[in-house]
Amino acid sequence: MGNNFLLIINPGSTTTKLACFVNDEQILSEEIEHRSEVLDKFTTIFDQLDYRLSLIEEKLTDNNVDNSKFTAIVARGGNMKPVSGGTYEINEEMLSDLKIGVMGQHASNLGAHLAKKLAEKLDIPCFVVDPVVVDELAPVARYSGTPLIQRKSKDHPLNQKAVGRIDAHNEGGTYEEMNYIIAHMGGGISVAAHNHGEIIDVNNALNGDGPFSPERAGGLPVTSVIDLCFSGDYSENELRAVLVGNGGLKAYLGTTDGREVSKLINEGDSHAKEVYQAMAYQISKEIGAMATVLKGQINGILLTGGLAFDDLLIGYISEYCNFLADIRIYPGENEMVALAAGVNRVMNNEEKLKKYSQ
Ligand SMILES: Nc1ncnc2c1ncn2[C@@H]1O[C@H](COP(=O)(O)OP(=O)(O)O)[C@@H](O)[C@H]1O
Ligand SMILES: CCCC(=O)OP(=O)(O)O
Repeated sequence: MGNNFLLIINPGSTTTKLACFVNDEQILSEEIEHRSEVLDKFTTIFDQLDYRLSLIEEKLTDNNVDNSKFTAIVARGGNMKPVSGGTYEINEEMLSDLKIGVMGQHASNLGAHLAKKLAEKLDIPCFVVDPVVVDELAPVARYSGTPLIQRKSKDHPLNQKAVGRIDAHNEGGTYEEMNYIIAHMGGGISVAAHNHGEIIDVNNALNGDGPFSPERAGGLPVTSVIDLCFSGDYSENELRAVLVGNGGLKAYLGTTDGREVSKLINEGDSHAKEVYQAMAYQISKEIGAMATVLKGQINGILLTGGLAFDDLLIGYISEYCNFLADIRIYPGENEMVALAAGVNRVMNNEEKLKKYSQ
């Protein structure tokens, strides 16, 4: 069997990450950071497509990558219709659903489009793995309180499950044997209850649910939101940006960068400290909620994502949560490895490729 030479593309709200793999060996890893002032210039997420594409092509050129060697391109999957976990070939229906944003707008919607544009030039196949809309919610978790609104799963399943697998391995078991609370803390924050390998509840990280994050407001008092909607002071787009893009740390402190906030705190900024503590407090409350979802049967609380690099934030959360279960830290994310692994399983005939169509 020949080698799989894979280009992996992962657009997030604050970064575009790319990597090259030969089979399961990573040979290149690059992270392009997007400052919010730059992304703010684009009216829609989709308007960022050519900008992010040119940055990816530039990085490949800078690293002397011979693109003609790639055998497949793999991207983080976005807000298409809810699906079961697995690897999906990118097709026209998926591209169209992602462009419309049938389940919402998010940088991950660009992944399949970026992959397709590059794959077409090279005449190679392209895929997504475990997109953000993988849905394993328990029936009771779908209730919102009104039949008009159903709770939906939208989070970081790729990294959450990868971290669950790594921790289970470290603990001498399998992911499917464990119950975990996993908090992915990046530009968006999701806190999930993993019950024997299934995400049975999670805050919808993109649609006004759960803790506030570097760029999102999280759950808000809903009647106050209705008041804002009908105040006449804001357009629909302005209000959407209050929730996602310009909420959370960005709204309170003018930055989405956890490192900048930590620096402000270390320089003695008491307002920055209170805001950061408030974010930790909301993350901790969500962890507490997921502890009840798992009825207290918890093999570990796993903290991951870019913000998990920050000892200050980890310290605040640990103070609230360490009475619940052991807390273990997996800083950054394992999404690139998980994306490569998903496609390798399919290419090596260990798993069936899934077709996106509904
Ligand atoms: N060492 C660090 N200390 C504090 N925050 C960090 C650190 N490294 C990254 N971050 C923060 O993590 C967030 C990005 O996390 P990441 O998981 O890469 O998110 P995304 O995929 O949403 O872009 C940003 O707020 C970034 O500033
Ligand atoms: C759609 C939810 C996933 C998410 O919030 O990802 P980022 O943290 O990368 O923005």
